[in-house]
Amino acid sequence: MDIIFGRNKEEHPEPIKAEVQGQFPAWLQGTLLRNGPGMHTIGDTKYNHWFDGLALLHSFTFKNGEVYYRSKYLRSDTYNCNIEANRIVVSEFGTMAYPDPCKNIFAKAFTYLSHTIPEFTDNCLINIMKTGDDFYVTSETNFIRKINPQTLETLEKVDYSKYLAVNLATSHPHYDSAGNVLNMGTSIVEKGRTKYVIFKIPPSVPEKEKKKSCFKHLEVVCSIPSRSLLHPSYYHSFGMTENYIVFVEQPFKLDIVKMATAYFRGVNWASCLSFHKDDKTWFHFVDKKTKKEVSTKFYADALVLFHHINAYEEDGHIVFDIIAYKDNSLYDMFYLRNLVEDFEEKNKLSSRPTCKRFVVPLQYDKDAEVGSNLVRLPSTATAVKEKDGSIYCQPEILCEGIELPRINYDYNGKKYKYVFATGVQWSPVPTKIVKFNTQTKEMLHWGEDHCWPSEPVFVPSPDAKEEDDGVVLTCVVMSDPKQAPFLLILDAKTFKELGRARVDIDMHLDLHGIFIPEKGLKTEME
Ligand SMILES: CC1=C(/C=C/C(C)=C/C=C/C(C)=C/C=O)C(C)(C)CCC1
Ligand SMILES: [Fe+2]
Repeated sequence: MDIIFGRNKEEHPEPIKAEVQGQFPAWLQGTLLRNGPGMHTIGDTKYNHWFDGLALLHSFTFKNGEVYYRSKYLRSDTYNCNIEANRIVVSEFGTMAYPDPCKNIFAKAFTYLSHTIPEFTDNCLINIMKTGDDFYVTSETNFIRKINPQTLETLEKVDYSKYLAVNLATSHPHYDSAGNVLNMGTSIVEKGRTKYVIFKIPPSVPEKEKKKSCFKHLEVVCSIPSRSLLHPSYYHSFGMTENYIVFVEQPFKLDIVKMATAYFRGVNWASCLSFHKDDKTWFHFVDKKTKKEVSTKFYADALVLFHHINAYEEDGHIVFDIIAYKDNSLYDMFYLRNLVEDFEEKNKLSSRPTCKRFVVPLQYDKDAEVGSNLVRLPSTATAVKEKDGSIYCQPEILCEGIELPRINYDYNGKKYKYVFATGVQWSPVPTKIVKFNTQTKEMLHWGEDHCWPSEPVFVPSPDAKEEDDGVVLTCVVMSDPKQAPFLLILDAKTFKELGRARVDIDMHLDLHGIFIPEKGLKTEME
């Protein structure tokens, strides 16, 4: 298994023509850009966790039925410092490192409770974000890096904390119909003021200010104080309906005192996260127009969530779908020591990913009796009025065993049917990709022996009328090293294979990606 998880991958910065089998639709012109960890050993040092690996970007470019592949390591400051020192000198999620004393750009970044937290990493290995015509790679710290989506070269480093009070920001932003980016971050640095900040980045800057960065025009939509000043919630994504931001304050929390002392104690950031199983999960809904939070207190039982799927409004309710767990065992499974031979047998999740639908009544009869269910939609989800006026929500279970969910993003914030996701059972590694109909609960699968597919990306066809008119792209790495990895294209309606493009290289397993239609790519001349 070391082959897939732990072994360093080579970069292939020059385009490699893939061997195409089957038919790629003529309208599919553009680039699938993906991100994930590719290097876990530097000199004699090795990262502990799969999420620590140095970011390796890769892309598949579709042009007139042909497919070209390339890959390149992100030249982050983290990458450069590590490579120069020939050892790990910058801390990541699961590995605390001690910097090179002579050359240290990762010296202390901020102090809290009179202790020091070293500057966070800019190894942005999780996702890709679009602002206007520009593309950035993202992680969960205050840094993002601009990249050239064609050559995969690394460009400027952006520090969110220069523009707003956040030390962490999600790697899963949303986009509204005007092209604004909406994202959330946490401010842990101001003593006594731990808060979550929702912010908006415009796609372009006013004409007279050309060349100035869109980050200078960033706007705070709303700040939500953390329920606990020393234990803000950890979150990997959030939801967005037409009018509201949906934020789940889960009892999987960061411990700020532990973070402030981690460096001296020689422990990693991951050990500063803990699941408080007896706490509640609080829901927050922020009206994007008024920038105010809905004042009713909505809560649910303790859960752990990484990915929101979609959220929408219906008849005075907010409906939102997430993939939830009963505990935080998922992050523990990705320690490289657990991803060894036979890990599928030995390293089982103690809680299966469950697709849950919460239905939250925003408008309800204020005179309703205590104990009554306020949900007026046909769903088994409930929202029960409590004595103190708060509302206790229990979900409808839509299905089990799916992760890395994607939708047709034209339906984000709207009532929708389809989730495209990877199929996972008790192991963290996907063996299938699935199409799930949230209304009929039907599920279609694609899977083959030795195949480990990645997060499926839906691309709508140019004349799409229905939600699933288009294709699904996924990158398949092989657990059998004798077989070459490939890009798979499925008809999104039938889930039947249209074709595959094989690239005979050692490809890395990745995390997330986006499809950039050809018209969205600036030409080299611009
Ligand atoms: C470096 C760093 C962090 C990194 C978190 C990462 C890298 C999370 C990756 C999550 C993924 C890949 C989830 C997939 O579902 C924290 C804990 C935010 C806090 C402090 C510094
Ligand atoms: Fe994610």
